[in-house]
Amino acid sequence: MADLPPSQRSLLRRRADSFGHAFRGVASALRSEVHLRFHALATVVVIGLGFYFNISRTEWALVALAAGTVWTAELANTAIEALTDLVSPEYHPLAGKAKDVAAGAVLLAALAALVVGALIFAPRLFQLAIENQE
Ligand SMILES: Nc1ncnc2c1ncn2[C@@H]1O[C@H](COP(=O)(O)OP(=O)(O)OP(=O)(O)O)[C@@H](O)[C@H]1O
Repeated sequence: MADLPPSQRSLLRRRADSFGHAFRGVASALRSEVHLRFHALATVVVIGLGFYFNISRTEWALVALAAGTVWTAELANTAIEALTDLVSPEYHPLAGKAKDVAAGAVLLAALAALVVGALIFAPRLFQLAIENQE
């Protein structure tokens, strides 16, 4: 990095800082939000199931999209909750609306992920249960 021109060096530095802030945001949300820790656990379980059932590349892509969408919605919800509490610690209908809509985004993402998970894993788990019974 030392032989880079100053303008490019500061650009790289800013990019590295941005990644640092983003990771700090995820870590801080993980510490404060129980829901997010549940998503982390669910993500680990789903990845384990994916390897166990040797799912296809397309199925991995769907699982990654579904899990990523839930994480994104949950992190955005956490950010909106924090900002709402800062701007409107007192009761206000708009503050309530902001929080309800953000929570709605999480709900829809989680439902979509549930559908993806059920379509990919339910038939395999069902088959496994039948085989274990025989
Ligand atoms: N300042 C406020 N003004 C009006 N309504 C609010 C306000 N704060 C919270 N609410 C209402 O209470 C609900 C719950 O808010 P809260 O901040 O407790 O979030 P939460 O759903 O418990 O989220 P989490 O469990 O993820 O922290 C909101 O969805 C909203 O309907």
